Amino acid sequence: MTSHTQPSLLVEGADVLGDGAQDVLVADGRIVAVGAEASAQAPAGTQRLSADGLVLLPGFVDLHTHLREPGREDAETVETGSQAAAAGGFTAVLAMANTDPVTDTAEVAERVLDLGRRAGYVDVHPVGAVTKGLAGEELAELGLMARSRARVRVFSDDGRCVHDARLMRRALEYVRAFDGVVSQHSQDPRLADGRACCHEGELSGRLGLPGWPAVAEETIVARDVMLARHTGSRVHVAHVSTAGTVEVLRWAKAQGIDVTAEVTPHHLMLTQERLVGYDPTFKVNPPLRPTEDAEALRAALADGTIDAVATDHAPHVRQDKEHAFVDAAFGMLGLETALGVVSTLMVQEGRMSWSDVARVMSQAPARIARLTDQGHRVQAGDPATLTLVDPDRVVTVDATRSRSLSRNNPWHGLQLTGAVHLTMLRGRVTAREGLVWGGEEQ
Ligand SMILES: NC(=O)N[C@@H](CC(=O)O)C(=O)O
Ligand SMILES: [Zn+2]
Ligand SMILES: [Zn+2]
Repeated sequence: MTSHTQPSLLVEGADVLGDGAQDVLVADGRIVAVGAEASAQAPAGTQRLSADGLVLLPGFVDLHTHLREPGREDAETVETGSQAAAAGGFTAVLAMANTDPVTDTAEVAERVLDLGRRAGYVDVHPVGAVTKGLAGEELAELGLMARSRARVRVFSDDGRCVHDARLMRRALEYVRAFDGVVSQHSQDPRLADGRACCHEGELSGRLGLPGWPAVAEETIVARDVMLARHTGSRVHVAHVSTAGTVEVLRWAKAQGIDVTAEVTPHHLMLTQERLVGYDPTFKVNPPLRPTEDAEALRAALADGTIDAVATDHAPHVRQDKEHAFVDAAFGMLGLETALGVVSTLMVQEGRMSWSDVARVMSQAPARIARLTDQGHRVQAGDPATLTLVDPDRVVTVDATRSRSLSRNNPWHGLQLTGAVHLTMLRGRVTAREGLVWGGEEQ
């Protein structure tokens, strides 16, 4: 088999990046033409896909996915997580390093890369740990991971904060040599109760649960932007959750500091009131915050202070979630619902356009992770790595139909407007209305 067996495909009348209906011709895994030339250049035998009323975007890139393999294949595997990603319109995911073993060597990084290729639904880019074993004591083999086949550019101890300022400084200095970035789980462990499990405030007092104060996040972000300025390196703030963090980011960006940030769909849409029933499905780190924080996050995403949406898809098996609230595992699913949440909350409500969605779900995360091979513009010459969205389709989320192996889905029963219609990775359809297809490329 050669790679030339794929027939050409003409996507007809899609609203490209929300800028108006165009035809798009795809052949040999690439976009060949966009606009009037597309149908003119279509060879005999070209397949046609009517995309009337659909929006065509560059494939989504998730900067923050937990795939759980190696180590917790009962919660998720690279294959099942990749399927969920493709169904959600993603064509690339950054797989977090808090696996067992931890991705702190070139060998583990290459193993995750290869598992992703074998599954063939999305490009799986391993994130490298900042410190060995996520222990926060000694830097991991950052250079070896960067130079490995996995070409690691994003480093994170996610799940834990690199709280030692000296180590964080060294990590930032180190990754600059290969244009890497440190993605920080910003949370000063010294400013929170060891059993913290929700936002510290009036509600946590009423619920009798130990909480994290917003300032535990904000002081680390403030410190890290100053370290980024000092070292001239790039720092990325994972899952921003407070209005105060937004203020710090706005200031740092105005100073020209090389900082980027992501927000999760759940911190945009859900608030701490969900905890009133003590349902561990809503237990997540960082915690769901008050409404004023969620509103500040929405405004910051719309005005560019926050660069990207990232899911922090964090699957957990039932046995790890079904505990008293304080004992349950942190994290929630997010890959399959991210587009629906962003569409419902940001596009339907007039806060963002579809080209803004392309920016926050594809172009910005690709730039932050230095994934330069995908184009992300929907232009002739780019790889045909694309997502077709039906902006009007109303979906009621059904957790039982997820591709994920886990069921810790906070979106179950929610009605979302806007759904992924089709996902394409280098010309190959990987998902179509809930059905997914993998397969290694030839
Ligand atoms: N988000 C979570 O609540 N949990 C994540 C870790 C993390 O992102 O901090 C996990 O790995 O389960
Ligand atoms: Zn985290
Ligand atoms: Zn995470």
